[in-house]
Amino acid sequence: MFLVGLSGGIASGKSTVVAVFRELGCAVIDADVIAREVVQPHFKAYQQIVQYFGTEILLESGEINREALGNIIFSHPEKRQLLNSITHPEIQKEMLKQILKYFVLGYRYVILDIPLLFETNRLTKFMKHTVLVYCDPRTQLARLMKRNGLSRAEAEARVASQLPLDEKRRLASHIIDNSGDRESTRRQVLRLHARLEDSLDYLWARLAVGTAVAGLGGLAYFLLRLIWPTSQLANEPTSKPPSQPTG
Ligand SMILES: CC(C)(COP(=O)(O)OP(=O)(O)OC[C@H]1O[C@@H](n2cnc3c(N)ncnc32)[C@H](O)[C@@H]1O)[C@@H](O)C(=O)NCCC(=O)NCCS
Ligand SMILES: Nc1ncnc2c1ncn2[C@@H]1O[C@H](COP(=O)(O)OP(=O)(O)OP(=O)(O)O)[C@@H](O)[C@H]1O
Repeated sequence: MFLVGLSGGIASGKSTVVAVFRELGCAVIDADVIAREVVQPHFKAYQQIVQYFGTEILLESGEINREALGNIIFSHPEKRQLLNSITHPEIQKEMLKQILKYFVLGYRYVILDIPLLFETNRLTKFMKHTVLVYCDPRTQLARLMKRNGLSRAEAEARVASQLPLDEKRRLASHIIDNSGDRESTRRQVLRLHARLEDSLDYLWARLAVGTAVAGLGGLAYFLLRLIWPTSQLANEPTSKPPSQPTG
């Protein structure tokens, strides 16, 4: 199995693209969904967020008020860093668990939808391919304002909290341009999926795991042979059996 890191900018169309991959039966791990789970009240990250940001960012139900927290972190870079340092380790742990699950299930590749993939660039080294969901800056701003009901200034602050899409373009191995209509995006996803399906990259991981398992098995057998005599390993009695009465 190999990993495909998918990223983009805020409202550039990651969810739209991922929906097509899901329709095709692909395994997808969504960092935004996990980010919502790890800040539920009984999780460690929740306690830390309340400790640092105060109870003003809570709804009456006790859950985090995402709009209020978003307003704070998108206009204060140091508070954004703080929130990232609380949530990212928890998000990454959960992603790892899901990767293992898909590996055991035998998927050829898994798509990791990570909005800050290129910002947190140490993650890219684990990806066999990286996909950027691009959208021209004017369309991105218009879609963000419309979807989230934001003013131009608020939307610009959110876009500015991430690396510019033109910079991310240079870092990605594949680009899906979502500036046009949904049909054009869909066609690009179908083409990319066909390329990933045809790729033999997944064989390397299977070969590596197979070799590791065989190597560990061989080592375990060698150690057992050292500890126990061969006769015990073969389940043979080591002492002489009592002689049978004759006559
Ligand atoms: C700030 C929060 C509460 C806003 O919640 P909200 O429901 O309004 O937005 P949602 O989670 O759906 O995120 C929408 C988009 O905002 C952008 N975004 C989210 N967090 C960040 C961040 N820390 N820095 C830059 N962009 C971000 C991403 O493009 C993301 O796709 C939430 O995004 C959050 O908890 N962020 C910190 C965790 C994180 O980094 N998530 C991104 C995935 S790793
Ligand atoms: N090709 C398209 N044509 C018209 N509208 C689109 C297109 N692609 C996406 N949209 C709309 O733009 C908005 C952003 O798209 P989407 O939610 O897929 O982006 P995203 O990158 O997942 O956003 P975020 O990560 O910020 O949640 C949505 O309201 C979506 O319906």
